[in-house]
Amino acid sequence: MKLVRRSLALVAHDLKKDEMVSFAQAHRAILVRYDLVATGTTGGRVLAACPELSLTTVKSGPLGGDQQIGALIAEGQVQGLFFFVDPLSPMPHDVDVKALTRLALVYDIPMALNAATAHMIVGQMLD
Ligand SMILES: O=C(CO)COP(=O)(O)O
Repeated sequence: MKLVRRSLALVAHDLKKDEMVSFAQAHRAILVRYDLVATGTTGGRVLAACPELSLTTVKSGPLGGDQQIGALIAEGQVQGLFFFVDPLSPMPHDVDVKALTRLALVYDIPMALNAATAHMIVGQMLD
């Protein structure tokens, strides 16, 4: 039997990246059991803080990374989305942000849009 590890996506807007790094550090013992995919800058920050994680990066969000992660969700390759959204800054790629969250809804995967929700979800991932 082939065991396929489940995959989670990590994405954070610039003003939320420190929160994402703190989140990954706090839950590294759980996250290490998953294959992680992250947008470029977010992934670089998380890997620098938690080098033991199995983390692949795609392009930076504004350069198509959000769409790449959306495609992975549509293909059933990502089973959870942790997307720390900055609600106070205008984004040049706002349509990509909306498309990514929409696909997480379409495919009904767990989605945390802020740190508080992310901590609650990870708290349910202890088994
Ligand atoms: O812009 C983003 C999400 O919309 C995140 O992209 P980066 O992780 O490359 O900054």
